[in-house]
Amino acid sequence: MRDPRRAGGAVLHEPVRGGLQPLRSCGPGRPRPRADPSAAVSAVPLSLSGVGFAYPGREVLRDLSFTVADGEFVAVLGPSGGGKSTLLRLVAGLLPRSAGDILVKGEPVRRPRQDVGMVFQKATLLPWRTALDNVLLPAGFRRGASAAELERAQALLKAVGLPDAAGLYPSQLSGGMAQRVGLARMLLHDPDLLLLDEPFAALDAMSRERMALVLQELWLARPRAALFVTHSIPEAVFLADRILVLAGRPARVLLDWKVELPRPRRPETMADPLFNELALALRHEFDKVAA
Ligand SMILES: Nc1ncnc2c1ncn2[C@@H]1O[C@H](COP(=O)(O)OP(=O)(O)OP(=O)(O)O)[C@@H](O)[C@H]1O
Repeated sequence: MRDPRRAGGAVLHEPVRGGLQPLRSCGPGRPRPRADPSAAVSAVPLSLSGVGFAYPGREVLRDLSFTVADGEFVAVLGPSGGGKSTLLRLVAGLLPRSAGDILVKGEPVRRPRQDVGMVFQKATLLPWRTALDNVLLPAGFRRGASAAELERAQALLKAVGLPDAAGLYPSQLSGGMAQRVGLARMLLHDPDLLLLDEPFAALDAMSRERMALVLQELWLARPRAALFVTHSIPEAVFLADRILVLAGRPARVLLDWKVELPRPRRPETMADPLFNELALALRHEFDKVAA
């Protein structure tokens, strides 16, 4: 076996082990040296420093420190029950952290914010509301929405490939269609940080691949910071600029890898030897640290 750090020629960068993972080297939105350090902090969409969390009687996360730069798509892999959803809920302001600091654009996270969009494993659509109204939920449905929000919701339904679904109810949508509505809703207020918690986990393999392409297209239309939880190594490699592996009990960031496959990534990318070599190398490293 070749050195996994060399997988894909220059594609894969050195894995980093053992906890704190400062953001390093390249990527579309990596932090650049700035004269004013406080300006640098406030410009970073997401920054975690020494973050820990415990449910009553169970420490789940310890000492997580990493940043996500503007325009950087970061996937989070980890064993089941390892704390990935907990991490996203902390960043979303849905849970209070037990230790450390979480800053979104330089501000401590205390509650959910309009400039942070989130999508969950289940689409969490309101069954008695139409697809359009579900997209408009953050605006108070159609009644509360401004003309601009209504127009944006309709444009987003088109963008996710549902131009004719505005009047359909969730019971009339397939799982993939429901997740598309969830993505549209996440983008309603054009958030600067996306939090995606296994959004395609409940879909069949083909729908999952299609959704990865839809998500990439939406993200490429305006690259922004994203934290994407998945159990799928190929999905992580396909979508991400960078992959964090969260493992251990309590969980820490044990690997921090960069993926520099060119974009846009296409279905053929998955047949590319570089893609496969990268996924395989990550699998080997994952099995070592997450055993
Ligand atoms: N509300 C809760 N109260 C107590 N323990 C919880 C609660 N929610 C989650 N846990 C526990 O915390 C740990 C981490 O859960 P979490 O859902 O964050 O993991 P995960 O990595 O997202 O798992 P999966 O990949 O299976 O979705 C698990 O052991 C889980 O049982």
